[in-house]
Amino acid sequence: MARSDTDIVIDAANVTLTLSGAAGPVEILKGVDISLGRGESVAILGPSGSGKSSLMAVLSGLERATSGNILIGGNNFGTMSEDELARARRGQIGIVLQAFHLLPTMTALENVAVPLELAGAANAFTRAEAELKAVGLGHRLTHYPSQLSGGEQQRVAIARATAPGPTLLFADEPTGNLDGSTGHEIVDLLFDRQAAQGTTLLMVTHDPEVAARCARIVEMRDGKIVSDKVKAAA
Ligand SMILES: Nc1ncnc2c1ncn2[C@@H]1O[C@H](COP(=O)(O)OP(=O)(O)OP(=O)(O)O)[C@@H](O)[C@H]1O
Repeated sequence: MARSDTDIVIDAANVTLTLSGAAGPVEILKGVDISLGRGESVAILGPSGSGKSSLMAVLSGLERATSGNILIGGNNFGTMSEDELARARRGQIGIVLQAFHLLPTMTALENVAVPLELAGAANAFTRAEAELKAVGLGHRLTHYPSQLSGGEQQRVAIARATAPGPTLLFADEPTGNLDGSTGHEIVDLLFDRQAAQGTTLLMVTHDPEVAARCARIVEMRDGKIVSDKVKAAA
């Protein structure tokens, strides 16, 4: 079935990223085109240094693209200033990274609730508590990050990312700092939250088994997409 425009949540065209390195400018993304549909799960695979994290950073608005268009919910992330990007990201985009990036002086509950409150959400603490329960941490609300295991910290990071009900959930090597079985639980949880919220999930991974659980696999090499395959329905 053809996808209608309203089913597309991110449409990126001819995206480039050039950063200045010690020996001059380094072309990191060399004209990437990608569009993602509502509710899709997409894995990005590729060798180290191929530009996977950089692509995720520009698509999620963490980094400004050097050129190109990135259309998300009526905004062009490709042409916005850093401040505009930060505002546009809020509520619309959830990001989970390899390092959990929790604030050490805040409890699990505060780590989830405070960003919601800053974004102007009503009932931030009630919503944060519900989201922490949904990731299996209802019994750890008042623990600080240093009192939580790595897997528990990543669960808090997932709750923080999903609490605003984002359209897009980005995960960059979300299991990179975890042991095998904890990593599996975290991947299960990402798919669980994606299904519960109808979110589009874009995940960078080195793990072919994790990638195989996504409905679509995108492969990068040397700053470009070299393969983009949707799995046949089972
Ligand atoms: N701030 C920067 N300045 C210059 N070069 C950079 C910068 N950040 C990344 N790069 C380079 O851009 C290229 C792509 O990096 P990126 O982290 O996106 O790759 P990756 O595919 O995610 O790699 P990995 O799997 O190792 O995480 C690499 O060659 C990297 O050295």
